[in-house]
Amino acid sequence: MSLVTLQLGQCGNQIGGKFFETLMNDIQSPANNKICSHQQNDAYADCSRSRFFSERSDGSLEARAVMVDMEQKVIAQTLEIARRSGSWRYPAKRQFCERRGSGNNWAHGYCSHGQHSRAAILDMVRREVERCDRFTGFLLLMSLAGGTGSGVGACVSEALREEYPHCFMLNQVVWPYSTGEVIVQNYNAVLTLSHLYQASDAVLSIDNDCMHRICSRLQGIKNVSFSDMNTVISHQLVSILQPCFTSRHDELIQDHLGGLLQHLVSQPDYKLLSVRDLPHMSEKAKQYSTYQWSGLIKPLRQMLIADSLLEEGINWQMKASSANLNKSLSNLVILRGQNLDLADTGSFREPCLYPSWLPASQTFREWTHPRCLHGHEKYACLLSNSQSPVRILEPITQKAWDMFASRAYVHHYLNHGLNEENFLDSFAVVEQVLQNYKSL
Ligand SMILES: Nc1nc2c(ncn2[C@@H]2O[C@H](COP(=O)(O)OP(=O)(O)OP(=O)(O)O)[C@@H](O)[C@H]2O)c(=O)[nH]1
Repeated sequence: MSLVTLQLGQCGNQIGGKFFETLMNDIQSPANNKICSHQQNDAYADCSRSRFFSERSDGSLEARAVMVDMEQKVIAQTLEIARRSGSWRYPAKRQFCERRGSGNNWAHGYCSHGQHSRAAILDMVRREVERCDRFTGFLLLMSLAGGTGSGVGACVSEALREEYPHCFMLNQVVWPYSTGEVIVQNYNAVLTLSHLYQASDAVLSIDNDCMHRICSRLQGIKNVSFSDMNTVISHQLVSILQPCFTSRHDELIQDHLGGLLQHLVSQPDYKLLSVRDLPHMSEKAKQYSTYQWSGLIKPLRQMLIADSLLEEGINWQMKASSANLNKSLSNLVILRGQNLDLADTGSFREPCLYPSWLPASQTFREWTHPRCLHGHEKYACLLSNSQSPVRILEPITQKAWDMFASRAYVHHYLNHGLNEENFLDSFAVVEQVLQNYKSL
């Protein structure tokens, strides 16, 4: 079953380019261990190819993607990087550009650019959907802080929900640095999230601060660039979305996105997902490293309960019985690599990790594949619907309220057609989300 990806704004396009490059590298890499049979390997590659790429009559592969930005530069660069790879490219006529960006103004993106460009973008999406034999849903990549990814992204998400009411929709959003690059980033984040919460099935949050720390501290990169961070983000996305089995020797899950969302978002009031993965290390260190599954699963669980997105500096004192643990609604562990029979994920099933009102059968799933990923002999990824995003969302909402109380920069938004009522509605939605998660 196929997914159509929408790359929105600078961040969405840059992450999208890296995501498809990582997918293609994975598809083309050899199975790399004796446990994954030729048959399993071929089935994996075929499934991934048809999920993310369409094959042209000359055998070349095109990403099932629509690219949207209000400036041409980043789209042109992303197209060129793909073309130079020689192994895949973006389809022609699936690029929507204007002449001016949204100036980090959500209202400019949502009310002006979004409304003007909506029909043309939907038309490109429809053409891409029609090329899928079995279409299952959308993956949208965007940041929360700018004006295009966030504003146009929110508008397009709503339009997609209207046009495709029954398809699955996952929005991957990038939180801005907490130090703040964009003065109005907190407004933009609150406005976007409130809209996505109604349109999307789930919002997968990626924290730029955390990505930066993974690159600098765990991978030893000195001057961390967006490209380095996007490599980490695409590794996570690929590990979440590449084919796997529900149990160790089953058939590949066909409706992967549907299965993932149905498990993780069983309660419509709780849609915020976060991801943790292990191991992280420099390319050089990979070849000298070997792991036991317990050496990945134990820290991953501790990262979950102690609410850390990094292995470094985890609070090992936090117990599952602690009152202030990071509560989950649901968790999905995806294990990739050899000796899966030795992997024991039972500790994720402990009832105290979840609210007592939730049936135990809804809380935890394990998916696996014996194929190595990203050059690791064993690799574990945890996708959670937990209280984790509250840690980022709460201060952002507070800062946005403080600015709104003095009406700082609000006129920039009103000039593009937003009104104060719209702000208040968004605050109300986000406050409710925070309240729901905090009371788990
Ligand atoms: N991880 C990551 N973050 C990025 C990247 N590019 C921009 N960002 C973040 O995205 C936010 C800014 O959003 P952009 O995507 O650049 O803006 P835009 O959506 O194109 O909107 P306008 O510039 O207003 O047209 C900031 O928080 C940046 O830190 C990227 O390639 N990777």
